[in-house]
Amino acid sequence: MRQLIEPWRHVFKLDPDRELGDLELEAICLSGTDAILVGGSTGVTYENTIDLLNRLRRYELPCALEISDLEAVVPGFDLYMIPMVLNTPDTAWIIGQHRKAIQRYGSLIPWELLLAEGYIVLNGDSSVARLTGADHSLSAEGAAAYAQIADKLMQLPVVYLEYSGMFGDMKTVRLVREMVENSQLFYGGGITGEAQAKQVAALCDTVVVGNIIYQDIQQALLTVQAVKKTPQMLWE
Ligand SMILES: CC(C)=CCC/C(C)=C/CC/C(C)=C/CC/C(C)=C/CC/C(C)=C/CC/C(C)=C/CC/C(C)=C/COP(=O)(O)OP(=O)(O)O
Ligand SMILES: O=P(O)(O)OC[C@@H](O)CO
Ligand SMILES: [Mg+2]
Repeated sequence: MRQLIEPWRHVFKLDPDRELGDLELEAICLSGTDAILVGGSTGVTYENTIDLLNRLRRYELPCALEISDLEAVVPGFDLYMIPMVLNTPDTAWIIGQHRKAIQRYGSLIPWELLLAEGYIVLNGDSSVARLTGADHSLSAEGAAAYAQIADKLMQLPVVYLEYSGMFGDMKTVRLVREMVENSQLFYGGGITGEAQAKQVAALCDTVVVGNIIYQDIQQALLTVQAVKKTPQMLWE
């Protein structure tokens, strides 16, 4: 499954708990983005997730489900991304929910379709920070240390810098970039247009765009080419 995500430079994250019209969904799916990630931290249910998947299947894009709730695990996605929040003191969000899921689904789990994400949650005002009690007031060095735990000790396929709702601190992103060697570095949070998309694209492997889809779809669409046309800086 690492091969599936490797070429992803730009991804739109769609929240099943938010409304998107058919025309807007079509524009998103035909925008040239590399994949759709379905997820949200609150209000995600089996019903709204399966409904969104059915609508997405009219298009040929890869669709991944980022699991945030045990009750909303829907079959039929190309890939299941499993967040593990590294900077929370609450083990429920690192491995606890995961243990419950494995006990519940047992032999039904298509392990070859699962990818773990080492999440580092950095916006204290986001629902995900409130939900998980994440220690968001990290220095750049603190965030980079968590990134090294994910990349070097745990050898997770994905390190996810999560600033949901706020544009991140590029000094922190740059330091994390310098430390991550093997994991694919995802960034999500507060991208509202081309300029921000380009800054992140220069530093990270995969740029995730979420909320702006629901606020200003034209700006959201512009982020696709902004990312695609920006080469990544090379790191020694
Ligand atoms: C037959 C079949 C397909 C069976 C399925 C098998 C399967 C895939 C089983 C699951 C196995 C497994 C290990 C599951 C994990 C279960 C689980 C609930 C884990 C917890 C994940 C977690 C840490 C959740 C916390 C929240 C979080 C990190 C969510 C990620 C998404 C996110 C950050 C969204 C951002 O939220 P957003 O909506 O942008 O926030 P705002 O509201 O502020 O905008
Ligand atoms: O919604 P935004 O702020 O774009 O963040 C994207 C995504 O990373 C949230 O998990
Ligand atoms: Mg959101």
